[in-house]
Amino acid sequence: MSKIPVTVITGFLGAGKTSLLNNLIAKYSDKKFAIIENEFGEENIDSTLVENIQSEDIFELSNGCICCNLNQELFVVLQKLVESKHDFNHLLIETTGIADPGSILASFISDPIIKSQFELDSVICLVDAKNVDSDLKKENVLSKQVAISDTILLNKLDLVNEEKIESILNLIKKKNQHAEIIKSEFSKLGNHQLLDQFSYKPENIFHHILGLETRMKGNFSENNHGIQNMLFKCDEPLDQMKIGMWLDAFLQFNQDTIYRVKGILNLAGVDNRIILQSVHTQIQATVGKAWSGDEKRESKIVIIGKDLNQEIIEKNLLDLKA
Ligand SMILES: Nc1nc2c(ncn2[C@@H]2O[C@H](COP(=O)(O)OP(=O)(O)OP(=O)(O)O)[C@@H](O)[C@H]2O)c(=O)[nH]1
Repeated sequence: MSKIPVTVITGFLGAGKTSLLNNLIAKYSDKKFAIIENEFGEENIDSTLVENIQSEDIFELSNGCICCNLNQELFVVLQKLVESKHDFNHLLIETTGIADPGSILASFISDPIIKSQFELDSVICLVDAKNVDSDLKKENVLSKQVAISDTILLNKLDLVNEEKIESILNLIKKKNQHAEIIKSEFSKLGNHQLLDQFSYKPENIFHHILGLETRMKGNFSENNHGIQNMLFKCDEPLDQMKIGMWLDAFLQFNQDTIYRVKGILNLAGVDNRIILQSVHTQIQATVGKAWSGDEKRESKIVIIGKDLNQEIIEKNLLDLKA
């Protein structure tokens, strides 16, 4: 039996991983994908944002970071995929934005059972051109994501000028001389082929994985990289104007500590879900699926960052009711 190719998608919070996942599904429409989504937070919002694929082909690993405490769960999902004879011919894994992909790759390289069924195709790292320089200063894990990948998508080029692109390219090359760098907007691939290239070269990351194993013997698994997440749920409609004004001010005042906001909103007087996303201070709201008649209309907002004062944030969010 031929092995199933595996593409691992990494990159810091909000860099464009789910957007790439959607673009890959659309571009390679003849493939049968299985998808493993690992989201940081108890509520998996990303799986709602993946389009054009049956929900039974998406496997969620929630409430933890795949590189810290979910490796066992990853193993169980991989076994389930094989034993249930799930109909797929390519596996896509989207890691959390704070995951060090090293330990995931280590499973594919060193575990004899996984190795006999799956073959690493490539490790793709999304880089957010707008925020990468400041994120790199704060988060070591971003350096590791860049260093370990064989393909780097330098994304969000619509938000930066040529000069900044050049300086980021130099920054990336200092961290990884081997990777192919592809420039993109909204994680679009153009004519680039990203699947079945088998561009992943274990020798380039061997050194890195050894370092990671040493660290994992400490309490690496307990700290989620110092980044916290909180979930807010509300079954009363929220007010569009209030939420817009609050979010703007909240992100401006906390731009160094709030990395990511994702939400599915039930707004007063609106028949569709509103998908809310922010990466640092950039906010995007799009219209999602309509709420059906008998469905519980519930807003869910996930906030990811450092030093979250959950009590105060929760209180502020409750004030946004219509
Ligand atoms: N302006 C701009 N926005 C982008 C681009 N790519 C993605 N986005 C937006 O950035 C936000 C985050 O994109 P995602 O694809 O969800 O990023 P992600 O890496 O999956 O995020 P996490 O799973 O939270 O780590 C969304 O609002 C996207 O629409 C881009 O090239 N330009």
